[in-house]
Amino acid sequence: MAEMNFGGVVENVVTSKEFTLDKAREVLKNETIAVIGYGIQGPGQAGNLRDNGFNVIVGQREGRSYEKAKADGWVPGKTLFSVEEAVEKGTVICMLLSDAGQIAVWPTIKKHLTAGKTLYYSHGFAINWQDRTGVVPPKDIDVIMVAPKGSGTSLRTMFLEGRGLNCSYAVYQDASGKAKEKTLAMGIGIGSGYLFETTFQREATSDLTGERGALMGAIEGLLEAQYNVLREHGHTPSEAFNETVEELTQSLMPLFGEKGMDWMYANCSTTAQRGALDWAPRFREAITPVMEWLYLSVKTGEEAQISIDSNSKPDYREKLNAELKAMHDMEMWRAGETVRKLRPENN
Ligand SMILES: NC(=O)c1ccc[n+]([C@@H]2O[C@H](COP(=O)([O-])OP(=O)(O)OC[C@H]3O[C@@H](n4cnc5c(N)ncnc54)[C@H](O)[C@@H]3O)[C@@H](O)[C@H]2O)c1
Ligand SMILES: CC(C)(O)[C@@H](O)C(=O)O
Ligand SMILES: [Mg+2]
Ligand SMILES: [Mg+2]
Repeated sequence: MAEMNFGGVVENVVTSKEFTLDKAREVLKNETIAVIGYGIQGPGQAGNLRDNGFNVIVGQREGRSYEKAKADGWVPGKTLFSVEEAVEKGTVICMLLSDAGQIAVWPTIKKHLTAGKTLYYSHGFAINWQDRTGVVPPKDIDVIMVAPKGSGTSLRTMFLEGRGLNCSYAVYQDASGKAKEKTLAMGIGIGSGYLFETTFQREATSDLTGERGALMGAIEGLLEAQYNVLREHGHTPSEAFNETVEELTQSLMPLFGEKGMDWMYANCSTTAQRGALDWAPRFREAITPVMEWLYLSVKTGEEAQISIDSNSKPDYREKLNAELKAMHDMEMWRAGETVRKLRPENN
């Protein structure tokens, strides 16, 4: 544990300096880690654990994801199994099915959660809203979480680049008395940057807020709004897209990702600084009521229910893909395809 000052608030964090990879391997040396679900987090976490020398198997139903697991070197009958077989063989069961899928499969999973096993999550959803998911683990197992704060795709690419994605961690149930060290060992094993403590409830509510808000939903809404206004006032798709997205991702976000928002501002003109400083609070005032509305909808469980109802339908994937295709086909994002092709590195 290291104490760090986060804007005046001291928090305890864990990195591989405090909790080494060797220590993580020692803690989990007698475990068979079963990664259940090979969608987005599954490949990232299973690949990083395997590369870090842990004993890992994968459980995935037949289909596209199963074929991807085979292509990634998981061997049917040796390291790749059906969901039920992998849960039976595993001692640390990593629930990396979709959140809705976890509900459907829970009766099968629960059968094999025998005393002494560990149930591991990467999102607090199933446990936090167990009144809606029906996921109530047996009392004689550990229930833990390491939640990557980013895509499983990034978890893997960053690991291969020698970097790490930050993760939160929590212990919901500690039947063994060793749940926390197993949690930290898993966090280091999947290639975390630094680990910060949370609870299943805090992670579930902040995560649903973030992905509906600043990380995905709100950013899409903001970018569309600006692009549309520019186009309605006669600006070309090229100018509207460059002024809304391309400059943001290629120039300005890397600056504020590197050294903070003031650094990005300081690297823009004084004209831009004056205007942005004047308009930021106006946008904040306009958006805060929507953010409050969002948080309430998450906290009451309404957002979780919407996700459960829609993503439990047999055609959930087709419906989501149809909406993503509609996004892809928007003029704004079609313009983006052409802009990306024109990047010097793509020619
Ligand atoms: N996507 C991310 O990068 C990300 C980031 C942080 C946390 N998480 C959490 O990690 C967990 C896994 O997320 P994901 O995005 O990798 O999942 P996903 O939506 O990609 O689904 C993973 C797998 O679950 C399987 N599945 C879905 N429904 C099923 C069902 N009814 N029966 C059997 N299998 C079923 C699918 O075949 C798929 O391969 C979730 O709890 C999620 O909230 C995901
Ligand atoms: C990658 C995200 C958005 O952080 C994750 O929470 C998810 O649900 O995919
Ligand atoms: Mg998230
Ligand atoms: Mg999420």
